[in-house]
Formats: sequence, C-alpha cells, structure tokens
Amino acid sequence: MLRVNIKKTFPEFELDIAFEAGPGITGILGPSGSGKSLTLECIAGIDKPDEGKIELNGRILFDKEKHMDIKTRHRHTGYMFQHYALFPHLTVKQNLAFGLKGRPKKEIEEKTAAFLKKIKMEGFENRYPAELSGGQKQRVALARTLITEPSCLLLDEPFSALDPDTKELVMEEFLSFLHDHFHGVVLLVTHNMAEADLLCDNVILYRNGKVLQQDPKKEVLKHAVARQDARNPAAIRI
Ligand SMILES: Nc1ncnc2c1ncn2[C@@H]1O[C@H](COP(=O)(O)OP(=O)(O)OP(=O)(O)O)[C@@H](O)[C@H]1O
Repeated sequence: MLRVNIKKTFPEFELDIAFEAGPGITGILGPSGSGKSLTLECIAGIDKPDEGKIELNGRILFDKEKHMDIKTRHRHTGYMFQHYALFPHLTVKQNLAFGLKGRPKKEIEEKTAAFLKKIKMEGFENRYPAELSGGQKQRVALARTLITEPSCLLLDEPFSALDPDTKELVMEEFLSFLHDHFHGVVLLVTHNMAEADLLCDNVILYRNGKVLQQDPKKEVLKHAVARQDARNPAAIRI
C-alpha cells in the first residue's frame, strides 16, 4: 500500500494532495500542468515535498516532521519516464544491467538473461535503442525498471512516444507482462482517458494540483465523460 499526503508550493502552482493506492494499476489522470509528474517525482525522491508524508508498505519514505527523507535508490520505487529514457549509447543488455551496478557479475549476468527472456528479446541484447521498434524500446525500459525488484512502479506517460497503430498492441502486451511479473503498486500517469480505461483498476483525477476524485475506474470515467468536450473526445475536461 502506498500512502501519499504531501504539499509543495511554487510561486505559481501548489501541489496539495492525499491518496492511497493498493496493488493493481492506479491511474493519475488530469490535464497538463495539474501536478501528475511532480507527484511521481516526489514519491521517487527526485523532488522533495515542502510538507507531508509518503509511506510504502508501512515503510516511511519521506516525513517532513520526522526529518526523514530516504534516498531515491533505497526507496524500492521503479520510475519510468516519458519517452523511455533508455541510454542511447548503451546496448539492450547494458541498459538492463544499469540498475544492477555494484552487484556481483554472476547475478547481473543471470538477471539480465532472465529479463531478456521475459520480454522475449533474446538475440537483441547487443542492439542499441535506435535499432529497436517503439514497442521493443518500451519493453526494455519496463524490464530495466523491474530488474531492480521495486515494490512500487511509477510510470509517467509510458506510451506517449508510440504511434497510434502500435499503441494498443503494446498496451495489451504491457498489461499481460505486468500481470505475470509484477504484483505491487503501479501508479500510471496519463492525460488520456481511453488509456486509463484500458489499463487502470482505479483512477485518481487531478485538477490544479488537487485530487478531484479517487475511485474505481468506472466511477471516475463515468463522471469525466459527462464533462468531456464532445468535439475532442481524446481530451478531458475536468
Ligand atoms: N521546479 C519548478 N519550478 C516552478 N514550477 C514548477 C517546477 N516544477 C514543476 N512546476 C510546476 O508544477 C506544475 C505541475 O507540473 P507537472 O509536470 O507535475 O504537471 P503534469 O500534470 O505532469 O503535466 P503534463 O501532463 O504536461 O506532463 C506546473 O505548472 C509546473 O510549471
């Protein structure tokens, strides 16, 4: 279980949110600039809230009052950025091994081989990201995040770089891969309602740095659809 109750203030924006997320995929859905990425960055420890508390499976990651701020690499969170963020100068295998730096060579060899198999990319280990399709890059990026065995996956618009033709197939593969290989909390940031509908169990709706609604997907989307701009069905108006 992930519990988040934080505040962060900038001159022109304030994030002030509280939510809980259990196992399964929880979507954070909201318009551009509503604080979705900032939330993930605070949970991952890349950014720091001004106030509040973040707890993962009973372990405090951040607590302003208790002066606790666990370093990113010790948070057991796996963060996957928009546009994959694979290292272009590293091969598939080197990208996978990146998060295992400092571990025994044998463990690195075994884990990278096991993950290459899981993502069905044996034989591609020496290719560079530029030599892969969008879906393949997405699988490598996900595997690189999962190889460190996180308790919580933080996915920031993981499908935004894919073209519409391959997107649906990649999302279906992604769902079945997660179902087979990951059983923790997944937070998935999106501003696309159709994506939230396909992928998420629960949805947290953001507006202007605040949580507008948190419920099972069907409840949230029912109300969001009612507010939707009929001329632009892909956009959400909340
Ligand atoms: N370092 C910073 N200094 C000032 N303002 C910031 C800083 N970081 C984020 N913000 C502001 O916080 C707000 C939320 O940004 P965030 O990136 O979380 O939005 P988002 O919901 O992820 O948007 P998008 O869907 O466009 O990625 C924005 O208005 C942004 O300008």
